[in-house]
Amino acid sequence: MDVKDKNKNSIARLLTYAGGHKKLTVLGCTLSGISAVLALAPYICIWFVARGVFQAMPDYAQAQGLVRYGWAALWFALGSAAVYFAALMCTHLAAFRTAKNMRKAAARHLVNVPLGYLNASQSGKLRKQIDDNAGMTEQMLAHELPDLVGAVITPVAAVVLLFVFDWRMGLACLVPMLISVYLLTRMMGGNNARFFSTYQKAIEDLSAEATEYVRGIPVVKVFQQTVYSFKSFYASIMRYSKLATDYALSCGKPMTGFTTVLNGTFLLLIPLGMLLCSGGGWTVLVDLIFYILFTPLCATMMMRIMYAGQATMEADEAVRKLDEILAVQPLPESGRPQRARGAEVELKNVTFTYPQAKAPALRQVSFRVRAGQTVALVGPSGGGKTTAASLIPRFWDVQEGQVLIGGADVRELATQELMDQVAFVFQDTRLFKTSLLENIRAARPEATREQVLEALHLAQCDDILAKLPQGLDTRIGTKGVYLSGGEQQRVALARAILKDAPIVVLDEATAFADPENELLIQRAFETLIRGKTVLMIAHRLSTIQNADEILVLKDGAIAERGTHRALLEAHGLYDAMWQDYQTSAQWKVGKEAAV
Ligand SMILES: Nc1ncnc2c1ncn2[C@@H]1O[C@H](COP(=O)(O)OP(=O)(O)OP(=O)(O)O)[C@@H](O)[C@H]1O
Repeated sequence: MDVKDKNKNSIARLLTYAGGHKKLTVLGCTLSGISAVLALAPYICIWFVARGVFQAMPDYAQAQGLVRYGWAALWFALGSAAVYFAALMCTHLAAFRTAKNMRKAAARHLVNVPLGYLNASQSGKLRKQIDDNAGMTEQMLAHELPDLVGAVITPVAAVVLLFVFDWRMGLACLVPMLISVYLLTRMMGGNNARFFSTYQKAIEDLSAEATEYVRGIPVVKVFQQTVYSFKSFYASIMRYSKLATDYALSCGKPMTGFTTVLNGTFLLLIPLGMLLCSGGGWTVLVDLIFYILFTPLCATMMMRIMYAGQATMEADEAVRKLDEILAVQPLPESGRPQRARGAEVELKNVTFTYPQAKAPALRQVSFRVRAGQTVALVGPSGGGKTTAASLIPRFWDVQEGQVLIGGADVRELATQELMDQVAFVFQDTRLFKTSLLENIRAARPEATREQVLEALHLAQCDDILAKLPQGLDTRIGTKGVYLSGGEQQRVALARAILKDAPIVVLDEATAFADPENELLIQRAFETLIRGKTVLMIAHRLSTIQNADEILVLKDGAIAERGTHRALLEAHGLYDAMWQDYQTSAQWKVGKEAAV
């Protein structure tokens, strides 16, 4: 669905996701309306019974058609229940399909949004946004919407019956209903209409803070910072609590009025009935019996309208959340895609600012990695290394300048072509909860088992394979099968080796690795980059001494560039980093020797 449909109300927007099942929803609502009308019939039958009894009074045996009306009341009640059941069947079927379509629309859209967006948004938040909201609409379409139709029919019928029986008593029923509608709009309108979105946001914050708190417990314990870490979690609990209390208080008076007025109809009806009976005889009494029976039904229907109103607010919020995802612009695809001629990578006068960031992360950056060469990116944290590397597989599009692969702008390459050209290995390796085989095959689905085994071997993963109970077919991440950070890195390298793309972009991170793993990862790196065009983010300067060029990125710009030797001779930033690195390496060796 298009975001341009935004102005439609939430139910109409939801129904655009229903596709062919929209008719089923309409049918369900119509049946629910019919069921509401049928549900009124037994009351009319009872009125006929009462009239028959009073007419025959005192010789009740003479009463006409009592049994017939009794049966008719029963059949109408059963018919109403059966039609309502059919209505719910229709709306449930349509609701499940609609929720499925909403999830599909979001998932389909996410495939086309910039990869950087997926990286930046927490996957948990996105899942909640898609899944919970689709679930919320299920309840709305399956139950509340058909009930709403039924609930609206009843007051309309009440207005009709007002004229059919006794208009004075009808009015006594109708006035409380009108007052309750007024109180309902007060509860659901104004600030309270905005409450739901604020309330949802407060719940999301609370859940994010709780997760953050639980995740931080080990660090907190080590540094004895319990009070500080609890502070922001506590603040979010208090925010939520204040919001919920304010809402409850603001609804207090109208809600009390709503319930009192609805249940207090008898206060009007019975004295009025008595008054009218004294002058009108038994026919007025029959009408009074009808209205006494009919009044609780009106109250139930008004309550249903209230719940449906609440569900509509939820549906509004669900549609708004989905819109947020659909509003993320997909990366434009070129209508006439070009092909990369060769494996050279070039950044030409690139300036890039992250969405919503104030300052650019890269400013006028230019460099070239010739086919088969290795270029290393080094520099202080926040200098722009990851940003520069992520522009090559088009995680984001640049605002100024160009990123070229084999002479073609990455924006002009078909996505498939770009993905075939580049393999990237970043620090936060993601392994799926599936077999090791499928995890590696994600890089090349048509690869044979032998090719996967070969890639694992080249990525120094033989020891990992040996310890897994079902070898290649072992599911990762379940039933105690967990891989350490260093092991996960090697599996990610096996993936990249299997992909065998001519360009490799990698973040040489060994942060998770113990010395043994570090050595294995280093060997796997060497296999991966042999004969490839490589852009490498280097954290340990020892690994890049032989790079064809080293770029020192600082504050989003290239501060220095050259070979290892030339940069040392220049005695600049790189030289200082190298001296620091040497000192820390010696300190580490010294410490190890002392143990
Ligand atoms: N998703 C993002 N949204 C907004 N700003 C970002 C995003 N990612 C990075 N930045 C900012 O862009 C700048 C460059 O960050 P980048 O991660 O590229 O640096 P880096 O040199 O790779 O750092 P490190 O060595 O710590 O990984 C930093 O100021 C950072 O705060």
